[in-house]
Amino acid sequence: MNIPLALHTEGLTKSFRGPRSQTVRAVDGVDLSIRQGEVVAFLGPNGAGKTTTLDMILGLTRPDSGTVELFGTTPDAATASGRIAAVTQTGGLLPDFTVAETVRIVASTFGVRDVDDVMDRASITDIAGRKVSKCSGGEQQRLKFALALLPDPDLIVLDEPTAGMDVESRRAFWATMRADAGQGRTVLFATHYLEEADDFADRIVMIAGGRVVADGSTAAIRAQSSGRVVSAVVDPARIGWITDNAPGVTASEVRGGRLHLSTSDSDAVARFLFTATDAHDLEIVAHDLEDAFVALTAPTTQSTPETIR
Ligand SMILES: Nc1ncnc2c1ncn2[C@@H]1O[C@H](COP(=O)(O)OP(=O)(O)OP(=O)(O)O)[C@@H](O)[C@H]1O
Repeated sequence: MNIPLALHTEGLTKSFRGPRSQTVRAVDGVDLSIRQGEVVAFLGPNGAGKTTTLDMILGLTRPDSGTVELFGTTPDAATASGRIAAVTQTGGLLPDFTVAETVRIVASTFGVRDVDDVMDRASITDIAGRKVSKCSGGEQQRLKFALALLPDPDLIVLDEPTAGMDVESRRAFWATMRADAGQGRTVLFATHYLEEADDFADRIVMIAGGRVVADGSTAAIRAQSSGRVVSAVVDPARIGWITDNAPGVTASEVRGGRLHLSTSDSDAVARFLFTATDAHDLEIVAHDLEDAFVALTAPTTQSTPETIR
């Protein structure tokens, strides 16, 4: 694949001093490469290290070790040239300005004159005259999103962009993002909502305990992490023989008149059922993403990430 990289990190590491003076390793050797045009969800539970990683990518925090390259340059240079913009979790808005004033002020620093389109795309036209201090958390997130769109960045980084939004706003937000990403913008967003990652991203990078624990398409992660279940209608008298002889079966169950076989190699099990038995009405299903998320982000001694392609 010859699409150039938007982002490349190597060995990113960052520790903090915890409340009892202990060292908290927030990010522990994160390697990440994102190609231009990819929409990537950075998914992990609370405290996984998402914000700390994104802050280093944006140049807001310096790593203890490791490197960040954005479009072949440094985070500071990429930000200064407007190639990267972000919606972060905290700070950045002045409470006494209105929404429209805020957009205009920031627009002027980028030499942008027409702010109506951006305000429309971020769905803040209706609240243009409202003071920032009177905006809800979700409205402030939409305003930050508008500000991030102003430089027309090649990469947009969103740290839990829909935090504080109601369902309707959340839907509107992702509709806007989808439209934008469809025009070739690279998007990296942090979330702990599985549905957001599943619905919106091309690729999911799962992080837990400061490490990347899985990296691949949503479907691949679902399949790889928790295997698949092959089920079929079989001769009841042959169930014992089938479960003993089917290759790579980790669990079996008879339910609803069907034999269900859990396996990490569903092709081999399906082949066996069709060639060595009289099984029919065969179905293969992946465990759902929730299972994968729990399995992959549970505390573990695993030291290398699952690379899933
Ligand atoms: N400034 C800091 N000082 C001390 N510890 C910190 C600091 N920032 C982050 N941490 C710790 O580093 C770890 C990772 O935090 P981080 O905010 O990166 O996680 P996160 O995945 O973004 O979590 P959330 O989903 O809750 O926002 C946590 O244990 C957190 O308490």
